[in-house]
Amino acid sequence: MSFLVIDIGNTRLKWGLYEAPRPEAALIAQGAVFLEAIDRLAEEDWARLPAPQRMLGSAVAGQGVRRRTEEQLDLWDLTPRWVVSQPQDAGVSNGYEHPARLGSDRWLALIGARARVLASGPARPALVVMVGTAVTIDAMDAEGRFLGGLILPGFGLMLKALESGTAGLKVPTGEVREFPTNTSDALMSGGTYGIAGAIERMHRHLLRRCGAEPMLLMGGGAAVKLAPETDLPFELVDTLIFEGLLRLGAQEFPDG
Ligand SMILES: Nc1ncnc2c1ncn2[C@@H]1O[C@H](COP(=O)(O)OP(=O)(O)O)[C@@H](O)[C@H]1O
Ligand SMILES: CC(C)(COP(=O)(O)O)[C@@H](O)C(=O)NCCC(=O)O
Ligand SMILES: [K+]
Repeated sequence: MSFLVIDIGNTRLKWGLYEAPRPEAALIAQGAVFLEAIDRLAEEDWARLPAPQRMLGSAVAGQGVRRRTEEQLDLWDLTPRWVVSQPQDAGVSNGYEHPARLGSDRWLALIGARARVLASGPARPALVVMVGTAVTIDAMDAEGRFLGGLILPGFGLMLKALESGTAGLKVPTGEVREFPTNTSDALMSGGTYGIAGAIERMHRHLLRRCGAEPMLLMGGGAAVKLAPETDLPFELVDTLIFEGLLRLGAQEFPDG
């Protein structure tokens, strides 16, 4: 019973086709498209895929984008299901004041991270960093309680804000430098160290709260840009949200 997972962020739709809704299921195919290209999925990327029987997704990009995705899903005979963040599920409890308002992508990444923590040895806290359109830095204790997290603009949004709000910052992309000596490098370094600094700060908060070294997991389209500038030990995980979807899928579709 093959299982389609979809993660719609504010920049790209990522999808994966797994052989079953099971955490250990093999990946058959995967892809990513910018939101502008969603309307061609059925005739292009998905046209030659074996038909999935089940689907579970996360969509934080708004109703319109979700509807356009559902139109493409009409290609197959399946009922689209979209995750809403819960007060607790799959070994994670949600400390948000209004649990349903936590982005479903963040919730799924936490569920995926929790499984990785437990698979890696004794339970420990986790810091889950997703570097997409926005950057989220979410803290979870050793018992799987989501304590809270930060939201920052991602690289693209930071540069766009500076460009549109000033007269003198319309320049080509630069490099990360410890002591930038031109505008391009100053912008790129400012953004990178801004995010890296927020990660270090949250790591400190979590260490202080839990008294144990957190596992640091990083994912999202722009995580590779950040990786070289992160001094803390981390794991790059591209599939954290998919891993969360596989866990919830296994609960939702117990017989395949
Ligand atoms: N193929 C790509 N081309 C350009 N930028 C990319 C690409 N992939 C990722 N990015 C960068 O990653 C960010 C979006 O990452 P992504 O994980 O797709 O975000 P979201 O989950 O918000 O849709 C963009 O702001 C961009 O900086
Ligand atoms: C924070 C986000 C915008 C991140 O989106 P992304 O960068 O993946 O496109 C998304 O998770 C969201 O819309 N969250 C709802 C608000 C919240 O989590 O508090
Ligand atoms: K994100």
